[in-house]
Amino acid sequence: MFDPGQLGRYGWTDAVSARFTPHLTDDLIPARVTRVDRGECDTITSTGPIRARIAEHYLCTGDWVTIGDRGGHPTVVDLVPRHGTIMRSSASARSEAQVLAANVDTVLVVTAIDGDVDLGRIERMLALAWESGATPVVVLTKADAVPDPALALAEVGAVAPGATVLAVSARTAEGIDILTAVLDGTVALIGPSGAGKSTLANTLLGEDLLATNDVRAVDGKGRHTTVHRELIPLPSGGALIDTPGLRGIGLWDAAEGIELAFRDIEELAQHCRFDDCAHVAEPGCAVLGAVESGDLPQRRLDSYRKLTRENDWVAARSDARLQSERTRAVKSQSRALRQLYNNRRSWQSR
Ligand SMILES: Nc1nc2c(ncn2[C@@H]2O[C@H](COP(=O)(O)OP(=O)(O)OP(=O)(O)O)[C@@H](O)[C@H]2O)c(=O)[nH]1
Ligand SMILES: [Zn+2]
Repeated sequence: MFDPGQLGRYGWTDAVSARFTPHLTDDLIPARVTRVDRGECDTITSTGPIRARIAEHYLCTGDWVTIGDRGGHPTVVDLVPRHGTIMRSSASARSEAQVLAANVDTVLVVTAIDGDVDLGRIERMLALAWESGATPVVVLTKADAVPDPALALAEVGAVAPGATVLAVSARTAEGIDILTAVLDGTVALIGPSGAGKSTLANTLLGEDLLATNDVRAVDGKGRHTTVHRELIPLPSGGALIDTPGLRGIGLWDAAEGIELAFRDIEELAQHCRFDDCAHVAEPGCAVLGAVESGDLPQRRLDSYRKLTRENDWVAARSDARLQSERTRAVKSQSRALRQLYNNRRSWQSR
């Protein structure tokens, strides 16, 4: 039996162990990438950190890899297939370099509760989060700054079907225990500037680690160098990923993420008279019917259309390689959702 040792604090689970099995031989050790530089990466192994050469893979923080001795140098040998990948939107850049974080289990969609809560932005971030294959949790921060968070919680809950929505305060610690309880595995935060992401991360980490997210390490020449860590253990278990560019990501090809984020509209669409209904002016359109009856806010339909249009534009320009990076997890989630609709449809037509 492999003893995960220090890896236990960096997201090692039975499921990860199972994914490693086909890649492990006696001369290879399992590791998790904590930071990638050109040609080399920092990893954590069961016995501690190892700096390894990257021979042929395009790696990112969060990747699970095996390391072997190649010509006297620790070298990444295998990349374990990813689950939960957050990617950068870009039409033209090399797609291999677009994965921002790998093997993410929970995406915290962070928004400040004081001031205007931008529902459209939350919907967009939720589509991205669902697309990653991870489980989104919407976190409304600065709960101490409003008299009653219940109103905003209800409003945001209505645009986040299938996701947990919580109000928290880093200042009073309100809601932090509940958030900690729902966190699972490897956690990433996304949200606009000023939303309170760093403050929340430090609260979850239990110390001001992010501001001083640098550790002293001895390099090969015996000198101390500063290492910026991007994967940090959480005291409650699991680990936090904080890589550059992750926090303010834009929309990439997220067709399935949009489906999951707008499952209420997708479900209504099952009842449209025409299978290819565009929900614009078609007779018997259940989506427009729901807007008319007040069940579906016009704003949400507009937001859905806008994201779908934008996504079609991005998708048309992203290449096949990026498509293949899209995780199986999200595909099976949206397949399950479609299956559910189909079942309902057949029950209803009975
Ligand atoms: N009242 C209150 N203020 C908070 C809370 N959390 C964060 N803030 C304040 O909100 C501001 C922004 O917080 P940050 O944590 O820096 O926000 P961020 O999302 O990391 O911002 P960027 O680094 O620009 O992406 C700071 O002035 C914090 O002090 C909270 O729970 N209550
Ligand atoms: Zn329709």
